[in-house]
Amino acid sequence: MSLLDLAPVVPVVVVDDAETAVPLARALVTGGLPMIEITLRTPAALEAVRRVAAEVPEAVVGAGTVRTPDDVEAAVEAGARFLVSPGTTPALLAALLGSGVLFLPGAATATEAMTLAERGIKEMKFFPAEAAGGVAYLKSLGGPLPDVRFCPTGGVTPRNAPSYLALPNVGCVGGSWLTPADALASGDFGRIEKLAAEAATLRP
Ligand SMILES: O=C(O)C(=O)C[C@H](O)[C@H](O)COP(=O)(O)O
Repeated sequence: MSLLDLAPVVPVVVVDDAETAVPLARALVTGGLPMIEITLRTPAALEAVRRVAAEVPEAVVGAGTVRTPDDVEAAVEAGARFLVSPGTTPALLAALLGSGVLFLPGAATATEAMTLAERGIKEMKFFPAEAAGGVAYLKSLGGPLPDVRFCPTGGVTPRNAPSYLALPNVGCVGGSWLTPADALASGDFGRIEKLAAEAATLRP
């Protein structure tokens, strides 16, 4: 299975209250986006992963902001089916390779992408997508590295997502716009479902 081909958009979520995780994941799935990346940025994150893994089998739940081997171990133990990192260190890469689950390691330069490709990894997260150079930059990487595919994340919006998705070296994009903090705080899962439904049609 390729993580890049599961859905056009990977919702990147910051969960402050683990109670919201299950209805949130259901809203995303109902809207048409099966993947959910729960960032390990809050104390509630691992419990959120655990609940979605246990209660929403139709979702493909993963952990984001994975930075250390300890993060890898904790996320897999909680039930994460994939792991996403903002960048890649040798220690983190070793842990990801040993994790037994799918992963998208972060890369932002030709050297970083080539270093991962040397290890047989041809699918990665491009972060921070807009700040690092956006669509033009990724298009340029596609010349010398046509066999490497990316999930650009960071500054991706419904407006610029179609330009990324039109590139041959982009499989999907990631973004936090599907789960606005105020919608989560107020329990407005209908709004999240609608945002997911709009995003699900983004692939040209
Ligand atoms: O948490 C991580 O692992 C990251 O690498 C950062 C996230 O991918 C971005 O924060 C999402 O970017 P926005 O859609 O611009 O909010």
